[in-house]
Amino acid sequence: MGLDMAPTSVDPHEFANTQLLLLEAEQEAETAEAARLVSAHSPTALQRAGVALTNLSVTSRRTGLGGRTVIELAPDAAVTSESDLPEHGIRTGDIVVVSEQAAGTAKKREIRELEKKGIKGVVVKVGRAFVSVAADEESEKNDSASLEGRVWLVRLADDVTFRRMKQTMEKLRDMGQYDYTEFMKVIFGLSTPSPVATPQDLASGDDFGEIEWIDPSLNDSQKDAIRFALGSKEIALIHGPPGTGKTHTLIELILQFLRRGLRMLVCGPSNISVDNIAERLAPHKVPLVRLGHPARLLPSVLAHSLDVLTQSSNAGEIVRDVRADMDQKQSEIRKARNGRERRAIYSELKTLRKEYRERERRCVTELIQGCQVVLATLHGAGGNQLRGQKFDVVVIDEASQALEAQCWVPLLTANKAVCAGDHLQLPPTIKSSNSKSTGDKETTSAKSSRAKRGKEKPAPATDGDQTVKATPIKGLTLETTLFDRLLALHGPSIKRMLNTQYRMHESIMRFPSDELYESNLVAAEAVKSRLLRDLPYEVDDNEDTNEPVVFIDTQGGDFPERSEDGATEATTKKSILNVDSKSNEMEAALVRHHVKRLVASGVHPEDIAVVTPYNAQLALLASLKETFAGMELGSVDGFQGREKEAVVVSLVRSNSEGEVGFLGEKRRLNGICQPSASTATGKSNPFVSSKKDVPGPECA
Ligand SMILES: Nc1ncnc2c1ncn2[C@@H]1O[C@H](COP(=O)(O)OP(=O)(O)OP(=O)(O)O)[C@@H](O)[C@H]1O
Repeated sequence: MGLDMAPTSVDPHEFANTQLLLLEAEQEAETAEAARLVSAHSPTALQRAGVALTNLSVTSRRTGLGGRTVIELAPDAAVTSESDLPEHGIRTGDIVVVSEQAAGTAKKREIRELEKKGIKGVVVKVGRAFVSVAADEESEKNDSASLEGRVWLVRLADDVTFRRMKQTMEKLRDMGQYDYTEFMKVIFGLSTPSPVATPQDLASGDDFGEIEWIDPSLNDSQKDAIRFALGSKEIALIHGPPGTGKTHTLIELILQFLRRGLRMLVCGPSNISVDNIAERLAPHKVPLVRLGHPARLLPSVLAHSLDVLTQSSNAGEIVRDVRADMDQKQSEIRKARNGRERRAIYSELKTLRKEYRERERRCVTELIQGCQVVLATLHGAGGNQLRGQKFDVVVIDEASQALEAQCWVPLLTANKAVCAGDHLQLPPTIKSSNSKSTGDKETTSAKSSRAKRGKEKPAPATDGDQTVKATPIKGLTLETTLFDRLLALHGPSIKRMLNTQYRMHESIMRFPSDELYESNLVAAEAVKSRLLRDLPYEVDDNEDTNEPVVFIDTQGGDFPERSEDGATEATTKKSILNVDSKSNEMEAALVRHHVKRLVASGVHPEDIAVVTPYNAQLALLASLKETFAGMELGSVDGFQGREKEAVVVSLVRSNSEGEVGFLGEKRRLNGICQPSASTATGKSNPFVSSKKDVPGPECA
């Protein structure tokens, strides 16, 4: 776990400064990685790797949401007769740069050059034959009409999240001690949490009164967690191991808060985590609004998105008029006869865009003000739309999957927070090695960029007028999540654990329960003895379907692991070109064989997932998806939190030294175990016992 600091209080100013240093180093590492990739490979190679699209041309320009210019790109008819795009990995929501494609696709480019000249933006739509990009405000100054000929598009590192985290940490750093709220003092250990209102308090007409459950099927641990979260004054942690109904519990909690007239900001680290809640709240007819780029939202949540609500409101009508004018101007750009005419149109567009934004802002503020539940990603909560908005409670789902600096984006204005998560599953991926542990070391790069910023305010007084020197907090790393830190600071009394899991056969659950949850997990009746042969469709009863877990031991030298490029083990995301990863060909053959047997026994391919910790192994197994349409293939880190009836795990590692590398991390093994894992292949490792003695199938 990323926490080796003493469980003592933390000075908020020092905390913010440490986070700034760590974030700086992390962002540098991410940007360098993206830049390295672009400068080391030709556009064609990048396209093959799924991170670029070449030979495109601009087919239209229009005004999109937020008054931004949206350009549509399609295969360039002058170069290719294909009307469809080639296979690619560009997705809606990706940050990309579109730039002129000079002759010679084999030539490597410098990313800085591309960003300077091209149009940077967000992919808003991807079709079979086109991709649309909404230009960033900053890029609007670059003349998109100059992208006349052949263009290409390349994916960039996402810097919005970093910007929001850094802004938040700068705000925290610049606060004086008199600005600290009681909530902040508790979170930093400068005060202890206030006593939690007991059920007796609640029943005696105090704050909440007797709880009338909206969902009567909640189990005791879920009810207990809700009572605790309602009664806590500053902070409540809900610890939800895999499949224990963490989100289920949060839905009831949000509804209970609503009954008490409280206004909430509900956040999660990813769009999917937020949409998951929005989707499950919507049937309760809750007045909710989901912030965020519509291109990144689930279709089922779109109706609640701020953009859609804005357009359907009365105020939205006036906004639409201005937009029509802007579209008109956009279409005139192409017809402009010379640069002077074009510049004149751009200048008119600029004025219209300003008016559009002003009207849209008013409309948005009114709409948000009228909603009791506002949902956004953690970094989305740092957008302008929430400026000046007040909430009674901030609820964060999957808090242990987020960097603490990210949680502070909504928390900075909170008076009370409820965080749900599981600190015993994998934390977010960190790329910079120094961000994992700073101690009192400071990197040269972080130092120099700090010097460049050169405008750090003097530290606020903490004791009389004595100032605090900005030294990084020893032991505080980016991997130290808010969950970890709060538990170390205040102990288990600030959390409640959900103990009944609705996902796995009892035998599968045994390993994570004993190794990570002090044997406290219980399997719900409905799943505790379910086997693949019990699936609600015809499945043969054989040794592959009547055992909850089959463990295939590959010891003996016939299944050697292989390092790609002879390099070291993959950290989770060095994925794109499969550099530095590991694979095991014989094991891949075994996996294929086993999937075939499962399907032959009647298990539907869409009920099967194959997961592996190594990207190179994923590549080896890719053909499985073609053979068995509907079967899922994923990395352990990517699959965490999902569920399937049958999961085949390919552990890959097999060497005479007994090295298991990053599989030695218990939380990663927890990720492997949590789906209804049915088969693991690989050499025995310390956490999974050998041959066929482990657990079995699964739940709905
Ligand atoms: N009290 C309950 N009674 C019956 N089923 C429940 C109960 N609570 C949760 N479940 C079921 O358990 C499953 C997991 O619930 P949910 O998705 O809320 O879990 P989670 O803990 O958020 O999952 P994850 O591990 O993905 O974080 C769902 O199918 C849900 O319907």
